[in-house]
Amino acid sequence: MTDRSATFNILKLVKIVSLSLLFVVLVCFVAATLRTLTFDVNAGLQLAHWEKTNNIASDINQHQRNELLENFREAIRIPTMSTTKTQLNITALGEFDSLLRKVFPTVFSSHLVQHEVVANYSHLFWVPGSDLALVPYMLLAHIDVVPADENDGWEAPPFSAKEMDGFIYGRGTIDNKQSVMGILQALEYLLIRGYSPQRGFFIGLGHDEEVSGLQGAMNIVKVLKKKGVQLAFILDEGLAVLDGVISGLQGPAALIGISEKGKATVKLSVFKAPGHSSMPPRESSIGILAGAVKRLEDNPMPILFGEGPERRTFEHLAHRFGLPIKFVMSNMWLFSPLIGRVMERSPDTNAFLRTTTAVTMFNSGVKVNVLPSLAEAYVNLRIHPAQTVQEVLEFIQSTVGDERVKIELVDGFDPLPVSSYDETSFGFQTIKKTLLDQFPQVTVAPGLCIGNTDSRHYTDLTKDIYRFTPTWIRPGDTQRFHGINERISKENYEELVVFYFNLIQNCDIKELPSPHSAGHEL
Ligand SMILES: CCCCCCCC/C=C\CCCCCCCC(=O)N[C@@H](CC(N)=O)C(=O)O
Ligand SMILES: [Zn+2]
Ligand SMILES: [Zn+2]
Repeated sequence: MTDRSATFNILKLVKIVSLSLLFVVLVCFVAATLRTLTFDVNAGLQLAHWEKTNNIASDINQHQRNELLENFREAIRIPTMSTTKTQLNITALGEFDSLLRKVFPTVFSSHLVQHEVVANYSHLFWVPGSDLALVPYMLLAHIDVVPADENDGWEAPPFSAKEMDGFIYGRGTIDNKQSVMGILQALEYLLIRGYSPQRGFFIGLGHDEEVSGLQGAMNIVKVLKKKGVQLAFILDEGLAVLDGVISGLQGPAALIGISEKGKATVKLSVFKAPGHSSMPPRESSIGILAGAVKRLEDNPMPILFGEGPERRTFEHLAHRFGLPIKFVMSNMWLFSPLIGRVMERSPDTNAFLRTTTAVTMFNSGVKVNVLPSLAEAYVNLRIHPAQTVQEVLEFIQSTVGDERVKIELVDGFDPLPVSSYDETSFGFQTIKKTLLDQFPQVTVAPGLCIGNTDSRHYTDLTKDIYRFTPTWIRPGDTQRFHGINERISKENYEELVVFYFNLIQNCDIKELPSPHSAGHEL
């Protein structure tokens, strides 16, 4: 995928809009009799004066700047790779535990913080608040990373944390050690500066998120459930600040994930009697399976753009586009099929439109002169919020359309519920306020998280789960997630520390200001 394909190609959209003009004008006349067309669907969500909560300033001196960066680089150098559910680098996980205790001595010794190791390598912190009437919240991040091979084309070894041109390179720099270290570094500085929270909060650091969080996140949830904990909201990894990624948009957009896609892993298999390769049948098990896989790739799942939370993203961003895009985005009920056609052309925007189908494993054969008995393929599908695992399975069944191909669901779950994001949503608005104080140039919008996170295990503890880190993603950066040359700028890592430092303090507010009183825009 090129930088160019990673951007939402606005020129193509303009071209299509022009070509469709006659059609659109006609449709508009008819439709306007039934629905209202608008020029600016979401020109301003206003909230009133925010009670002052940031009593401790987030200034960082040169010594701290060096210190926080060195702590982060040490974290990147530890290869905490998860390869499969049973292949974790437990030596590295042990080292990571020691690192946390070494670089965050105040967090581990403060009488304000309770700490517990869960499932050997995950961490749960509890910082009780002074006001017991305030419902606690929780910050999540994960310690493990996906594997990385230097020979894939890394410009710096993936566990070197090498600094180049103001960036730290390494596996985990944006997924997700920036949050692990950023959250604890912020807490360390808050405690050193005498902070004690009014609203209690938990911090959960999973050690096996990249292989589904069955040990870490699931056991942390068990511990919390035993204690009868309910949470005001959760903030986990997920979406980011997109700068220049959505072309045509004026300024950067911070997308806060209010839901995440579901997942299904489906195994396709074909069995045929083995035999001598000198007398092959007309169709082999491999050939039959390859045909099935090809049909799946040739027939993607339907475009569902506009039927899930991604619709809200564009409605929130509409006022930051120029005409005619602003008009198109403000009237999604009319234009979503058109936008969908444009967005499906690039893999990263396609992911927001539909259930995606990825063939990730294909195995068969043991010897060149033996007809293989078994051919197997694994298909990994990420389910759009308007579909279910069951519907996806039925679609696969009918697309494959060959009874010789056995179709089995290996594992799967439906898309996650949509969290609140209106003017009364405590979690969403507090995250938004913290972001806008720090990055006033950013437009904040709800979004759909296209990958899965540990937070999906926490749905019994809260109805409001947000997936976001203030990591700046610029054109070309989306491929760095699980790819080569994963990196973060030194400045951005420092911004993350400041963000969590301020967020924790902002959460001390008892309740949101009334949305109807005048003043400060959120
Ligand atoms: C409006 C469209 C613009 C397109 C821009 C794309 C923005 C991409 C920004 C962030 C990338 C998303 C990364 C999400 C976190 C994924 C976490 C993850 O890797 N999870 C694994 C493991 C698991 N828990 O299942 C996964 O396989 O999903
Ligand atoms: Zn992650
Ligand atoms: Zn990941």
